[in-house]
Amino acid sequence: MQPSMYREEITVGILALQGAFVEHQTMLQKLSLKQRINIVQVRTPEDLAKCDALIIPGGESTTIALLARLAGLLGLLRDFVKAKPVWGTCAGAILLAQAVEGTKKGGQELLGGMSVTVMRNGFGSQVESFEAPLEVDGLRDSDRPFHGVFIRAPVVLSLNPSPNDPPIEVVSRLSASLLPHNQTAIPLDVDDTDPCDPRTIVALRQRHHLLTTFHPELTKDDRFHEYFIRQCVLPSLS
Ligand SMILES: NC(=O)CC[C@H](N)C(=O)O
Repeated sequence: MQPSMYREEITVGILALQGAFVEHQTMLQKLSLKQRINIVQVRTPEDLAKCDALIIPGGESTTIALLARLAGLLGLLRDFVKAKPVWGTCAGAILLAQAVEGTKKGGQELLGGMSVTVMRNGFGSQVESFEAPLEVDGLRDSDRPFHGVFIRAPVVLSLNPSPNDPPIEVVSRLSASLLPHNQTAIPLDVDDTDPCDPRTIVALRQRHHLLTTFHPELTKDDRFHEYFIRQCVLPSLS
């Protein structure tokens, strides 16, 4: 394979079984990068085989897992995660986690790939969905906060990399100090001044995998999509 700097085209798949996949596609189409981005809506093993990288959208993680099994994709997605960059947003983030809490009896099928434990709906139910400005390390124009949209979002409970796992980089945390004056608290009973509390983490990267508990595709800001391509996808192609 050619080194990334010589790749003129990259093919990014978006798992298109359920959830906000069209919004991710719209965002990728807006990016202006040197490389041309081919976008594939992934519904079959043949679709997945074309992809250099994959985005798993928000939606309902249990439904996405069930539909992936029915489509004969579950095992192939697990293999894909072991080999290529994947970004999970919200429900997609849950699927990328190694372990999940807060599922009903019988549990939930995951893809794994990131050494984290998350709690489904950890911020509460639909009515407790919220928006918050975020400081994000490594984004273009990073002085400008990113608008985080949290819809029945998962909470990161712990980071559990074993010694042989790639290190985890925290990309963004919730911070009450960034909230507008009329929104006094983040809807989570944590001390956001404790820099080590994993429950304030809302974006993290582990080698070429990216996890965001919020929805960058529901904004007009393409900086996270650019971040995924630049920080996760292009380095994996070299
Ligand atoms: N906005 C979302 O993706 C919500 C995720 C949903 N709570 C789940 O468990 O899958």
